[in-house]
Amino acid sequence: MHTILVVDDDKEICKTLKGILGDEGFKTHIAQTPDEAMKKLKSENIQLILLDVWFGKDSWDGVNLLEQIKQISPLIPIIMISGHGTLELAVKAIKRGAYDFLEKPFDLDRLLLSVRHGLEHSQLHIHKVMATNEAKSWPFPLASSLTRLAATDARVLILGENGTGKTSIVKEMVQLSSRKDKSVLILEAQELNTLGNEELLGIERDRVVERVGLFEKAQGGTIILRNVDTLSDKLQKVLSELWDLNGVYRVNGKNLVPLNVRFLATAQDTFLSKAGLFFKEFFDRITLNYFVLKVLREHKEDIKLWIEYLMSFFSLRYQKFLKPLDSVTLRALQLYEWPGNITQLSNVIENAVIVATKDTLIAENFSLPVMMQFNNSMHQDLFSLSLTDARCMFEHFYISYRLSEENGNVSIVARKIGMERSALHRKIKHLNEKRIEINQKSGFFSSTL
Ligand SMILES: Nc1ncnc2c1ncn2[C@@H]1O[C@H](COP(=O)(O)OP(=O)(O)OP(=O)(O)O)[C@@H](O)[C@H]1O
Repeated sequence: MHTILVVDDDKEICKTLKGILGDEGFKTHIAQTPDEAMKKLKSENIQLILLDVWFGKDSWDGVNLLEQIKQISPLIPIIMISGHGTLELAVKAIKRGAYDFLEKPFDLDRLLLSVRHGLEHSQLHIHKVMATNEAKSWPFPLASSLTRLAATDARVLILGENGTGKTSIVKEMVQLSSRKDKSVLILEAQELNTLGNEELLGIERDRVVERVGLFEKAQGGTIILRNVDTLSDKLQKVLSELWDLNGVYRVNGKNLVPLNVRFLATAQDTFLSKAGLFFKEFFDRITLNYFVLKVLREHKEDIKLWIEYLMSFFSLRYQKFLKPLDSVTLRALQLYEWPGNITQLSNVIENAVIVATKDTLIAENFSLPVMMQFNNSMHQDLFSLSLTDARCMFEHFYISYRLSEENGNVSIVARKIGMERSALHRKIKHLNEKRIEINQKSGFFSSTL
């Protein structure tokens, strides 16, 4: 059920719209003041807003509110409601990003059409921005070899350390295959190990199928086997046989049931060096086409892309409008080793977005180890500079860090670091000028204080 917010200071209009939309199966909330509207936006999962252009008095009108809403929820379609003589305002609103406008008195069909189109539009838009986020598939183009393999029915094994995105890649491969609209079963090896033949292969009694097996349930589609390096000997044998036969014999079954299922799998990167520990037929078949994912610390250039992507992903999820990271914080995150790979990066960014109280993510929004690591890297970079420049950059970093701890409040920082407020202002001005100079000279990174 879609949820709509009606924002109008006229109680009667709100009631009428709530009634009409309710009859059409929409859940409707009402707000009669800007404050109420903003609160509802934060507390409810609003998917579309109907907003009166001539809303409120004094400095507030619908266009002001539209701008506020667009700041925190840029993707929610807003349909402006314009009364007599407010058409000009409605046009202004469209220019500022309103989706549509409706004139009072309402034409019922036109109202419902606009609402439905608005909702469809937002779905499309969200889909485009988030790609297949909800399914957690890969947000970037796949390597060409993987794209080529994706389109075939070949078994493919994706190897990598924990959290490198193996499952996301495999899901993306499904999306690129002709089976994308068919069933996809994601099976965890350790869970498979606990299942008996009846559950895996199905069972017949007197030629009647009593139970369909797990593998058969994916008929026509894809099975993703996660962590095949933990499959038991029994399962390795079951799978090898299934791949040989291209089908299964149900328990008590006399006839082979042909299986049209594509298998994709993931495993730790150490799997390849452990061939001797696995059933040969299984190992050879599963490693026929494999691809090893790099750990994040070995392709640091991708960290920026991931951060940008994850920030927009979580900003959408938590409905926060955040500015891009400043270069110091970004650099700190790029210098970190990310032992937990994308899983860790994703957790750190999600947490930072959740705790952010302003529109900018600052150092203190990130978990401490990341920033501690930054200190060490900072030292290394400083050694490439002259003593004067290094001192200057250290002061720059130090003040930038202290300011970020105090949300940019110069007076508090001055008190805490034992300086006069005006002296600190002068210092910041000086450091900002020096920073540009040093930056040009040595390519040293930093951002304006
Ligand atoms: N497209 C995406 N959008 C948002 N987050 C993502 C996306 N892809 C991956 N992640 C994050 O990265 C994590 C790791 O991805 P994934 O599960 O694909 O890696 P894995 O290598 O299979 O992990 P594991 O070691 O647990 O098997 C996910 O749990 C998720 O938090």
